[in-house]
Amino acid sequence: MPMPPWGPFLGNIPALAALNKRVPNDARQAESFALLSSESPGLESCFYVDVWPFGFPILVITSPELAMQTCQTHDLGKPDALSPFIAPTAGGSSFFDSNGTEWKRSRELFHHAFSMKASMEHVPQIIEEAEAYVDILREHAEKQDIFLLDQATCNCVMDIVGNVALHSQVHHGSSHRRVHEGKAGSAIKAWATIQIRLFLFVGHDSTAVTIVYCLYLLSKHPAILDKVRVEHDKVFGTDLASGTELLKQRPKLINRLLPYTTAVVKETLRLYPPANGLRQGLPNVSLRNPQTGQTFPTEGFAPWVLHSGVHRNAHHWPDPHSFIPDRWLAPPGHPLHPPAGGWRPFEHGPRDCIGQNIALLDAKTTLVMTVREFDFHDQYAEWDRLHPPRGPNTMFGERAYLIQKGSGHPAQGIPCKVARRESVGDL
Ligand code: HEM
Repeated sequence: MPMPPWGPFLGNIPALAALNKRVPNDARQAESFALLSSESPGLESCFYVDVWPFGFPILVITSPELAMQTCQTHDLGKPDALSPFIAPTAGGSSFFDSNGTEWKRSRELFHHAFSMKASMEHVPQIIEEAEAYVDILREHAEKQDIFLLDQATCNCVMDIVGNVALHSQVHHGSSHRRVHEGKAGSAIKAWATIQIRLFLFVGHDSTAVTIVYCLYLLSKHPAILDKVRVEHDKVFGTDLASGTELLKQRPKLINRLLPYTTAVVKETLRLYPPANGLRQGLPNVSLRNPQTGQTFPTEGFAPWVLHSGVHRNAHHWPDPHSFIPDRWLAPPGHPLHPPAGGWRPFEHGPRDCIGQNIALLDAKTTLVMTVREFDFHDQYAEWDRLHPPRGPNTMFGERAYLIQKGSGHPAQGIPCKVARRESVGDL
């Protein structure tokens, strides 16, 4: 069984405690497991973790093949251990943590509200909210102050995802008007409220964090930023105000004509995936490494598909820690072409993310409306001068490593300054 060093009394606890000393003390557990997998021969595809009594036994998965088997080949549900994390915020059992017919019924009910066609209807709303975000950035540019990019972005995306959630409730409500009356009606309302809270809980953070990391990574890679700006100028013209009008009139441009921007968002989600995939193992289900033929029983373990681990696996991705959007434009057969099943920020299979269309539309629209007007400059150096670190403060060589706060968030929220570009003029 592949696992970190193990002892009969404390299981893997001492080995993991030693690992945690080598990473920032607030780093997300998923990131330290991804690091462990990347530097430990024998643990590069998967490994078992036993931290009883502090947690349930897990099978950590870091290879595309085993991830595909876990979420796409086998019919594994969500583990009971998930509920205590989700239910208190959602206000009860939601379709994120339920299984069987209860989950299936909910998924079918919301399916249409999150289709690409329905998601496109939200673009005017997304543009409106992005305009409010731009106003906030302009105020910071005016004041030249240091602010937390994560917090500023999360506040705006809360509105967008909140509106999407309410809209999906309207769809649901109108097709079930009759059952909304009487006792059954109030039960349905209570159920719908839980699902809406769930959308807000799982949707708004991860979408905001994706936008934040896109802006951050672009600020660190000026040549890539230039290419994004050129693409936006080509599609929307160089006048920002009329570009926004064009976007309002032809929202489909977001999906049709921005291949490089799409590549940037995908590459950002590869390096900084805000979520992971968690399943419950079953007695008759084992995973199999296709290269070695070795099998891994899942009974008694929760298979945890570690997105950072799969996305940064050097056996499948060339130069895995570098930001290279061009991977997403490389044709099959090219060394940079992404490996099958290697990119899974939204997971795949029946339990994949129902909100992924909205999330991608939101991220791309926000980039179109911000990257040509603003230059972002992170202020980590100043932050570290004021708060000298007591231990390691980078992961994979990166200061804005992921910490756990609901979904993954950037360390210290990315202290940042923003400036309006001189070429933009007064808008
Ligand atoms: C960049 C943004 C997002 C990321 C990275 C993300 C990621 C994920 C992942 C990885 C899962 C599967 C979890 C698992 O397999 O255990 C998931 C499920 C889910 N997501 Fe998202 N998500 C995002 C945005 C959203 C949005 C905007 C919404 C709703 C408005 C949403 C609603 C959901 C729901 C309801 C599920 C459960 C689906 C089911 O079990 O059938 N997500 N998400």
